[in-house]
Amino acid sequence: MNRLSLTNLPTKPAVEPGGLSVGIVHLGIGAFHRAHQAVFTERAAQLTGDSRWGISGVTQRSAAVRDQLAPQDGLYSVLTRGGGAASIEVIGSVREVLAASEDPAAVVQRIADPRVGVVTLTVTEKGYRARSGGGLDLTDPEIQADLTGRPPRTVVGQLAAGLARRSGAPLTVLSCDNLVANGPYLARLVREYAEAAGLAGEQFEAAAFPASMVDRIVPATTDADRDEAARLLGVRDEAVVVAEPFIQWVIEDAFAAEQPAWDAAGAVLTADVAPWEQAKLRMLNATHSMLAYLGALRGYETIAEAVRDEDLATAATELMRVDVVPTLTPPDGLDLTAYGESVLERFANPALKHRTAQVAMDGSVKLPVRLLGTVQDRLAAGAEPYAAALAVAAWMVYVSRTAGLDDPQAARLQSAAASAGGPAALVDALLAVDTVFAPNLRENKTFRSLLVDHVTALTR
Ligand SMILES: NC(=O)c1ccc[n+]([C@@H]2O[C@H](COP(=O)([O-])OP(=O)(O)OC[C@H]3O[C@@H](n4cnc5c(N)ncnc54)[C@H](O)[C@@H]3O)[C@@H](O)[C@H]2O)c1
Ligand SMILES: O=P(O)(O)OC[C@@H](O)[C@@H](O)[C@H](O)[C@H](O)CO
Repeated sequence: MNRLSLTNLPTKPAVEPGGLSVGIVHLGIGAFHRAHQAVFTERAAQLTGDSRWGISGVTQRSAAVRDQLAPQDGLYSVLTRGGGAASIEVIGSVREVLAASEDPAAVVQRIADPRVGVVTLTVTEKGYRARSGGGLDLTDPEIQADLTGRPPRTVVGQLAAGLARRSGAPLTVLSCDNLVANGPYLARLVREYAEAAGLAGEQFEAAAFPASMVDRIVPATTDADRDEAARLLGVRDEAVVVAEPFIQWVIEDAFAAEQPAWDAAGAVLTADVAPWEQAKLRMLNATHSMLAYLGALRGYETIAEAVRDEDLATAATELMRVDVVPTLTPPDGLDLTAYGESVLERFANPALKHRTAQVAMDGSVKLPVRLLGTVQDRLAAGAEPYAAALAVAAWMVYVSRTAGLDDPQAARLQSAAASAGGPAALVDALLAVDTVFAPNLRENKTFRSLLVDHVTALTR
């Protein structure tokens, strides 16, 4: 079967790929970017006819996505799976793919290109190389290596080096990762890196780092997904991504200069992203993680299977209703009860096959973002965060039972867990991990006692 390319196009993208110039650099061109920001960008170009916002995608570690997209002239498809028949759309906005591991200097050069107005990022929580609680981890070996002056391999190093070499219009740097206040969080990292590297200049002062909340469930693509895309397209697409129908993007309206008309494409521009972001991270992402850990412990392969287990659905509902909702100030127009119900309905989409193991990975950096803020707020209010503690306890048991744990701190976590005999010892060993738990949580007796009760029940 032929491979998708400009000469083997079963359906035309909404934009003319050859007519687009590169105006966006995307760091971390994984599955999510291709099903989210690239789709908004495509729709914005279609609606406005503005051809300045083609995307230069950067693969950070493995060059696999570059190898999938390059023979396809950057074209790929989004396979949308909802309740009815799947639909498929070819996207033409990605105009080049750079592999940072092979040519790091090219990435810096692209960021410095005066025609580039926006850098977007989806590099996972660990890709920021931050200390727990925020700020650059200057002990990180890759950060240290970048600071010696090599062409930078870290995302923060790439941004600082690119900013230092820019002239012309100021740059907007837009994090699209699931982090608390992702814009200011990244701005601080870049500032601290620039200080450590002795980089300065007006481009640093003028750059903007708006916060954003992103939402669309995009599981890792499987071979079965590629086969289905081939059946639907009549050509082979090695870079297809699978997504649910739901798509949402809320962006702080604080750009440094011009930006694509993402608002025309359905993105919400607002002065304050925080209420949207907090609701999403604490409700959707927290219950996602809870279902991943509890689901994996019960042997479920996918989130859809886990949420169909009545006990787990009840636990997720209780987490949102009892622990999370009292900590939130909802954005105007968002009914939190209805939102919680819609989240569980989305998780139950059987066509998505989002693996519990995928959502469970990197727990040490996800827990503080998704669950521990809720725990802190509930304890401060004098309440017992029973359901949130259950999610944390499930992570602890998962850590202790999972061979080959996929986590940036796997070695430390698993050696702590291995030395623990019994539930209380496991809780104490993992609570002591100071890169995950803040001192007040490590010392909180109520939290510890809830964790011991839950771990005891989960390991019975
Ligand atoms: N997939 C989703 O449903 C979804 C939804 C909302 C937000 N997100 C955000 O997008 C991120 C990426 O998700 P995805 O589905 O594209 O995952 P993915 O595995 O397909 O891609 C991850 C990307 O991050 C890069 N990366 C990973 N570790 C890195 C590191 N240590 N340093 C630099 N770069 C690194 C990889 O090179 C890759 O480009 C998530 O972590 C999350 O913050 C994802
Ligand atoms: O992508 P991760 O690994 O950071 O988190 C897994 C999921 O919880 C997450 O991707 C959700 O699917 C997403 O946040 C929905 O918008």
